[in-house]
Amino acid sequence: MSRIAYFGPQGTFTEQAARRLASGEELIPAETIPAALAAVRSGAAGAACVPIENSVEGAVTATLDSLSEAEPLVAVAEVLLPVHFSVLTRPGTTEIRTVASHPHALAQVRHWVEANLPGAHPVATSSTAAAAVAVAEGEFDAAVTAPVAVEHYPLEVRATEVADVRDAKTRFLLVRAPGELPEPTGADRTSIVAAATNRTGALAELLTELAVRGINLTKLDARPTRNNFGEYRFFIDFEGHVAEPRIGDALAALRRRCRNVRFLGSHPRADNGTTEIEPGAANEDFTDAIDWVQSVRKGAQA
Ligand SMILES: O=C(O)C(=O)C[C@]1(C(=O)O)C=C[C@@H](O)C=C1
Repeated sequence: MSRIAYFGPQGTFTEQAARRLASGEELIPAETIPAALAAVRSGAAGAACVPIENSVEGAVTATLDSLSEAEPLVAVAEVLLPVHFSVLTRPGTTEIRTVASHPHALAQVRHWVEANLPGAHPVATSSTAAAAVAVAEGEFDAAVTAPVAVEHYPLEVRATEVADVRDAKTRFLLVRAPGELPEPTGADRTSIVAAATNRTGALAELLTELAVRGINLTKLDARPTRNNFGEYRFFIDFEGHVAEPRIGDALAALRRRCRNVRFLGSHPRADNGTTEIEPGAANEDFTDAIDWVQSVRKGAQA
């Protein structure tokens, strides 16, 4: 049986996402996002489940950085989970001086903590469940966790449904080594990362290749390359699947403009988004145009 490594330990939001994405595979926790992805690169796991973006805090930068380094991996599926938190303490705790959690979680409950635990000091841990472990071991007083965490650790619930922003969501990816791609569904997302050179208009040129083909962006993030100050990698998500002629045409153009482009996957979207195609940008328009050029070359028509 194949295994899915997930950003753990047990009781993280990512474990819940991995359960949704698994179909009978064994789930194995990894302590960090790079470790979950390394398990796929080394063959210790067939896939990894990692968070990629949160509707309040934005990109999960550890995932972006790990996907752009080392051996290429591709996303084959995604899931969107609603995010609200529970606050857990050791039974009998009377005074809360420290509140621990993943930085993304702390950022999503900042106002709640200020209003309900005045004076409590926020402390970052590697994940929400790692905060629960640390509280159980007496290191901190309270943990901000996924609701399921209380089932795994000897803690008691002090508050539920905690969130500064209602209806917050996090998107998670299931990532594998490059291989067979999921079939296109008509509502897909394609992701790439490109290290554009540091010159006028380089990013604009990449984005223009998508815009002129009527391809809608769903996300754009920049991360430093870490080599030279001021040099960035651009993570670009857009609607469509690499199997579609219009997306293939756009990817070929991106590759022409930028040798340093990495394909990060094409897979069905979890947000039920429909893809609006502008006139002249449908797949048939692309195949029809190629057929026309072929026939012009053969002298069949002008
Ligand atoms: O720590 C966890 O439970 C995670 O799965 C990570 C993570 C994140 O990276 O944003 C996932 C969802 C929440 O937004 C808070 C933390």
